[in-house]
Amino acid sequence: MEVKLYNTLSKEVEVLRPVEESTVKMYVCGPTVYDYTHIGHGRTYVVYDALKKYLSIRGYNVIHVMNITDIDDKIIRRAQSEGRDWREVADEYTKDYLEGLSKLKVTIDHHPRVTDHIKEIIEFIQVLIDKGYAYVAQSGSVYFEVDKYPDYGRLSGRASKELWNQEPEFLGEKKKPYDFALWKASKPGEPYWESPWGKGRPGWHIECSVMSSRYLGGRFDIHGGGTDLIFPHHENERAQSEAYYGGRWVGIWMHTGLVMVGSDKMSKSLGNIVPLKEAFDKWGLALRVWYLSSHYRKPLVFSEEALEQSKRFYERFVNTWSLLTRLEREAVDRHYVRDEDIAQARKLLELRNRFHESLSNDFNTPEMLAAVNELMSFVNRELAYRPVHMLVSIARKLFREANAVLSLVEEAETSTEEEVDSLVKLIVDVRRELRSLKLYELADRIRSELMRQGIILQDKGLETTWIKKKTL
Ligand SMILES: Nc1ncnc2c1ncn2[C@@H]1O[C@H](COP(=O)(O)OP(=O)(O)OP(=O)(O)O)[C@@H](O)[C@H]1O
Ligand SMILES: [Zn+2]
Repeated sequence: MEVKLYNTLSKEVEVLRPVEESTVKMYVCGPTVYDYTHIGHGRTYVVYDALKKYLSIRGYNVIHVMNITDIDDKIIRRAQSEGRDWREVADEYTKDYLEGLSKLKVTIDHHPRVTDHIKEIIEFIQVLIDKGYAYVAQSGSVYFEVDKYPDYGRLSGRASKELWNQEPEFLGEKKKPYDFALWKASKPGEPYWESPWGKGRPGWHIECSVMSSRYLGGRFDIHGGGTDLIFPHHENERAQSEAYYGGRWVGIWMHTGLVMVGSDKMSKSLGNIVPLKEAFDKWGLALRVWYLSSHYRKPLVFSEEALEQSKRFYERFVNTWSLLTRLEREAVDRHYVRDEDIAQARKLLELRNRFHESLSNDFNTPEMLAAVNELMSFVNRELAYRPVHMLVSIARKLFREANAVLSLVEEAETSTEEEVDSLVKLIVDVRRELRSLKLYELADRIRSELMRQGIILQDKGLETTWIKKKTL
């Protein structure tokens, strides 16, 4: 089953063909650290994290790089308005960003920061000047000359030059209104670095071209970010990088749909954000489920109701996981399996196929979640009462794969529960005896006492299963 992903450049779903067969190199545009991480950012971070984790279980070695923009007009403005040093502002929000990632179980291999790569950025710009793609203006700012790169506009589907205008404040010294800054000459009082063109700082787009290629090479496999970045950011990154390397730079351009509040993008500038910290306190890892509950290319409208629903999925997942851990220890019929169980095994394998097919086909996570939901129903409604070893084993493997992508349970969390499980088993066995002796009152008392401890007993005929209900 080949992994296919939609490429914003070709507007088609394409087979992922990494430059190096078994390694996928992925760069995702990270935050400009001038404010708190919000749940919109979180979606973009989680989608690529889950994709990376899926590619890993498919046997790829994935290198996942996400940058930190720690120098930018927005950071400088914020620092000035608060009378603080810009580095202090950047450090504060970098910390918040990293904490957010760790809460959401997003694992990144490398977080390059712009201010650590000024030398490389200057060298890159110099090559663009030498190759005739960039020019130095009177102020000491350096611009990319868009007309020199004939493929400009293809990524964002902007065929007409009228749609290219950006950075109007530099209009006066640019050859064309749509040329964009690679290096910005500093104004008095602004932070700066020395360069061959005078004191200044890098433009936003150039940093991603330089840092992605430094860590992933001059041709890499996946470049991602939210759809808000297609133009101008990614269009510009592509232009300057292809000009530099003289050929195709990125295999697949991926873009995540935005988290919306009503019909507006959730964004710091619109003041409609839900900070990730707050949301995590309320919904925890259910946020991951919510992020993946709609296709990654579609917008995701913020809704408490949808988050509550994701929370129920999350709780069921955690509880089913712990149930499976117990069933694994109690499994029966190790040497002979009945025909009807073989039929069940086939169904489980079909579910596993659905799981992989949906994720391989443009990372269709809602379809994947539907398959996991069916699996959870099977475990709770069937397997719990008759834990046939072969079925438990197959279900467990599929559950592990699902958890590898969803990251909802830490494997280690469950092992400490073994002792409690054996005690509950003892009580359930005694209760079975009581029921067979028709001592129902006593049996019911045991059931309600256990329920108060969060252990729910469910009877089916004389058989009883239980689940430890965690409210998360
Ligand atoms: N509402 C959103 N939904 C999904 N992804 C988002 C959203 N806002 C930003 N992102 C993504 O998060 C990453 C970091 O964003 P960045 O810091 O550039 O946001 P920003 O544009 O400064 O934020 P804001 O729009 O809130 O001012 C980028 O990949 C961006 O595409
Ligand atoms: Zn970027």
